[in-house]
Amino acid sequence: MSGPYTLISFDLDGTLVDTAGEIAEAANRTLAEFGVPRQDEAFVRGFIGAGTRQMMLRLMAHLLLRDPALAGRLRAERVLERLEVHYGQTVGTSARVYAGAHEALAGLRQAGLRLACVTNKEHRFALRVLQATGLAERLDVVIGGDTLARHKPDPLPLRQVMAQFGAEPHQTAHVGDSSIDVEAARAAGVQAWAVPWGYNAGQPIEAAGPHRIFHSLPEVAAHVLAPPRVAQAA
Ligand SMILES: O=C(O)COP(=O)(O)O
Ligand SMILES: [Mg+2]
Repeated sequence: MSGPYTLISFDLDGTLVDTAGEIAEAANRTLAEFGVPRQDEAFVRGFIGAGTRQMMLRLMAHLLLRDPALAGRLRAERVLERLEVHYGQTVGTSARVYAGAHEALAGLRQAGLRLACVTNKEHRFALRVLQATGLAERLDVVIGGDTLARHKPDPLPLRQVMAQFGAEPHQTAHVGDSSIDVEAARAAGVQAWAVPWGYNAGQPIEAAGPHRIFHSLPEVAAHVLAPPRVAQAA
């Protein structure tokens, strides 16, 4: 049985904050320097999930498949260097907090729960998004994709946060938008909760097999804070 919960971990991109616009903008400013035309945000969005560098490498791989002639221009190392510069300029500038995120986190914190952000975004960029949106102060810890030796879907980041706050797996849930989150949560033995409004490489999140799907973040808080149901005597 799971609960009562003491620790809730949240994914960042596609779960707490819509960051696809500013990630796509950084990718497009980078591509422009290499003479590659702008790509739609919806196309770039499908590559978000394993960190910003991975997003760019996956995007490049698709562009090269489409047009192998680009191989002479798109050198991975140089592209990633330029992405670092451009994302440094766009990160946190147009990120939008999903409806109800502030209220949900505030309610959970007020009830005494520990709150973590476990993201695959590089730590320095994750902090910029969280600070720009005012979410940083609502969280007890932020683990980025480059904070530890391994990142989601490996269970290490979730295990690290659980150890930090003395939470057992049955007292912990991780809320995310992608199969990477579901896999990490299941590998850590915690509740794998999902939201359907994120990225997940364009696939419906149901297919990832989460324990539960929530249709708003306040719904997550309400579920966590609901009084335990007393079993009816027969
Ligand atoms: O930045 C990414 O690619 C993924 O970040 P997330 O783990 O917060 O979804
Ligand atoms: Mg995500």
